[in-house]
Parts: sequence; C-alpha cells; structure tokens
Amino acid sequence: MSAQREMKEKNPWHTPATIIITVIGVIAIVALVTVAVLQNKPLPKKYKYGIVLDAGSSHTALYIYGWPAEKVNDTGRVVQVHSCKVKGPGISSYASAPLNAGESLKVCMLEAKDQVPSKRHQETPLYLGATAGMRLLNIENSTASDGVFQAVSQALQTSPFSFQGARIISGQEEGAFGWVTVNYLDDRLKQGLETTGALDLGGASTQISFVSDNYDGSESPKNSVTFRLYGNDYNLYTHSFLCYGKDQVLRMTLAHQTQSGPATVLDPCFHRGYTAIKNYTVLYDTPCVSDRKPQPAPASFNHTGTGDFQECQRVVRNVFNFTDCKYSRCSFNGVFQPSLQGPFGAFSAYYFVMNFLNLTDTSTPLEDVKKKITNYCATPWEQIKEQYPHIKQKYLAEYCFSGTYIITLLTEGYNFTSENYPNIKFIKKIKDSDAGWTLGYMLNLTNMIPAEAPDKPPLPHGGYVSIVTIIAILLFVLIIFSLRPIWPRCSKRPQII
Ligand SMILES: Nc1ccn([C@@H]2O[C@H](COP(=O)(O)OP(=O)(O)O)[C@@H](O)[C@H]2O)c(=O)n1
Ligand SMILES: [Ca+2]
Repeated sequence: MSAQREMKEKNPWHTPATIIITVIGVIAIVALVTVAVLQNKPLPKKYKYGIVLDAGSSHTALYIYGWPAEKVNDTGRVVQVHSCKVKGPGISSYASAPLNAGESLKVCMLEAKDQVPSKRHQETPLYLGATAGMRLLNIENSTASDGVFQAVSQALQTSPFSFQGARIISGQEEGAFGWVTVNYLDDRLKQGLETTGALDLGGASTQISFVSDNYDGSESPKNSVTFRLYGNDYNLYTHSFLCYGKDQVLRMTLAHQTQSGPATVLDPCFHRGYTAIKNYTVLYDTPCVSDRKPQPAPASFNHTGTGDFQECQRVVRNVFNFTDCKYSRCSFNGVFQPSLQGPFGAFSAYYFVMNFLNLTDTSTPLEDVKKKITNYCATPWEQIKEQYPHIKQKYLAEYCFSGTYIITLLTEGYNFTSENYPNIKFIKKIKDSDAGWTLGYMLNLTNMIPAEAPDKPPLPHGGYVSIVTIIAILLFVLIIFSLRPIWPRCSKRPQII
C-alpha cells in the first residue's frame, strides 16, 4: 500500500460521518440565516391616506397625505403626496349661492379619487377646515355661513372617502397646528430638539406661534397651548389676529384713508401711475372695517398710487394699536406676547410676497430689505406691468403694500429687530410638504403623534440579521474545530521512508 493511499483511507474529511455532519452544519447555518432574514423583516409597504381641505379666505386647497401603514409613530413619516388648488374664490365668497361652493370642490375631489388607490378610498378620512374667511362670514351672517357648510358637506359626503366633517377651526388651532406641521416635518418633535416658531399670513388672519422658555402660560392662558408629544412637554404661545391677513389689512388701510369719504385717495402703498375706480360698498363689506364706513359715502372713489414705502408704512401703522397693554409685554392691540425665541418659519402669504420681491434670503440685512421695498414701491406702474406681463395685475398692484405690511407686522407688530430678523426663514415647503396648518390638523385628528415616545425595537432588522450571521459563522467554525482531534493526522505530510 503506498503512503498516499494510506493517507486517503485515513483522511477523516472523507468519512461518511464527517460528510454528513458538515452537510447538516451547512444546512443548519443556511436555515438560520434565512430565518433571520425573513423574520422581523418590515412588512411589504401598505400605504394609508388622509385628505384635508384648507378652506381659506381667498381660496381652497386640497392636500392628500400618505404614510406607511406600520410605523405611524415615526416622525416625518407622513408626507404630502398630492395637492390640488380649487378654482375660484374661497368658500366664504359663495354666501349668496352656497351650492356653487360645493360644486367648486368637485374637480379636486375627482383628482383625489385618482390619486388614492381605490381599495383605500373607504378608509381614507376626509376633513374640511375653514379659516378666517368663514370666521368673518359667521360673525357677519351665521345663517349664510351655515348654508355654505351644508352645501360643502353635501358635496363631500358624495365622495368615496370617509368624510369626517366640515367646520371652522379656531385661530388657536390654526396657529398651533401650523407649528406642529413645521416641527413634525423637520423631525424636531421626536428628537426633542429646539422647536421652530411658525408665522402664517393669510388673507383674513395671521398667526404667530412659538415656544419661549420664560413663558409658562399663566400670564395669558388663552394664548397658551400645551402638548405632550413623544414624551416631551411643550408650552406653546400662539395668537391669531383676525382681520390681520393681508387682504383685510389692505381694506383697513384703505378704510383709514377714506374716513372722510373723498372722491380720490392718494395711496402711497400703490405705484405711481396706478389708478382704479373702487366701490365704497365693496370696500366696507367686511366686519373688519364695516363700522368705519363714512356716512354718507359716495358710491365710489378714485384709487391713485403715489409709490412711497415710508408713507405707506405710516398708513399701515395705523391699523395697529400699540398703546394699550395690560400685560408685562404685548405685540399689538393689547395682546400678550412673550419675548421672541428661536428660529421661525414664515409661510403662506409671507412666502408668496417675499418670494415675488426676491427677499426670501434673510441674510439680507433688514435695512437692505426696506431699501429694496422702497425701490420696488417707487417703480412706476407702467414699468412694473412691462416687467411682469404674466402676473395678474390685481396681484401685481398689491406687492408694494403687502411687502410693507409684512415688514411692519414683523418689526413693529411682533418686535423682530435687525438682530433676530435673520432667524426668520421664508418657506413654502419642508421636504416636499407644504407648510401650513393642515398636516398638523390631520395628525391630531388621527392620533398620529403619541404623547409618549414609542418603544424602540431592540434592534433594527439589519442589526438582527448581522448578529444571527455572526452566530452562524461562529457555529461553523465550532464544527470545524470539533473535528480537530483528527485534523493533525490528516494534515501531516506523509513521510516517505
Ligand atoms: N400664489 C399665491 C397664493 C396665495 N396668496 C395669498 O395668500 C393668502 C392666503 O390666504 P388664505 O386664503 O389662506 O386666507 P386665511 O383664511 O388663511 O386668512 C391670500 O392673501 C392670497 O392672496 C398669494 O399671495 N400668492
Ligand atoms: Ca390660510
């Protein structure tokens, strides 16, 4: 028998027992790893949806939100998947023809039907929240506002979604949910990071909401909202100024300038060369100014621009009352406001106006912002029209006023200074979702932000697989070493005698 042959016969690797052990070992390891990979694996993604209609004073917008069915408690998991702008004015403008308010929503509702998979329609909640336009209509004529709600509710009930109701949201809700939206999208709530304040400017009201450390809510409880979110307590200051949206403030400044019922108003907030005939009845047809209507008033007045920022600011200042304050500190109109703190996100009309004026970059010093608005206001109307031929003239004419109002509101109303003005970011969207109250409203109504931090799984899926793989490899090495007693013999080189 040759030495080689002797070795082959004695090689333990080739004994049936060893082969069987090795095969069983390998099968066991493969099975273990397979089970590890399949076990604990995130389920295939099933999406859920929620729809909110933002019935603003100037227009209605529909937002569809989507999130994976599991993991709802993760911050930032709910995102805007679609939005639709309703054609025509806000629902409060349909007071005398409410059925048309319902009708106006149909196109966006059809879009929503296409966007949400049909098997999810029935379980998708649908909400309509109305803001300052309907608050004003409700003050002015509650029967008319009921009629509008009835008509829109009827239209929404015929949709395939789970309609949860249409209502006026309070100014406090509008402010607080805007703050929730901004901080949720920025992932600040779950991580307990410093929060961002929210500044929302609408057509008929405006909101300011922020957390201030030296504010415990006791000085003005009606401005205080407390939240417990993901195990963190927040004491939020919020206030909504009804009538201080930019469209109503424009009316208030015009009302101030037409107190004596003149036939011509020389308005510094409009460009030189701008002139239009305006109707007194239309101007004063809102609770924000109705008590100031000159008696008797002529039918109309000639609205003529003079384009002067400083003069415009002087006129705008008249809409604020800075004198009465029964608290330690106030913003305006006797409303308590703690000291400003932290970064702020300014959205809605703040963004639209500042974006048009190329002023969203707040590293531009406040003085330069004022200079730019001064130049813009001083530009003759003819030149403005030539420069922006595609923008509707009604909107184009108002940017000088709107820019002036925004700067006046921020600095003199809320007390932003050149030092903390750069803390404001003019934003439209955060991570592809619009900044606004709607997302916060839906998260609240669907209980999607828990009060306590959710229990974390001990390990993410990847970690779980890695650990089992390491154990499997160790097992394999162990099998090899368990065969070690016979290993030296086989590995010894045969000696040729
Ligand atoms: N592209 C746009 C869209 C809206 N806007 C303005 O943004 C404001 C939106 O207000 P809104 O309809 O939400 O009114 P509120 O009910 O929030 O007071 C209105 O003054 C619109 O004219 C704008 O300036 N540019
Ligand atoms: Ca709004």
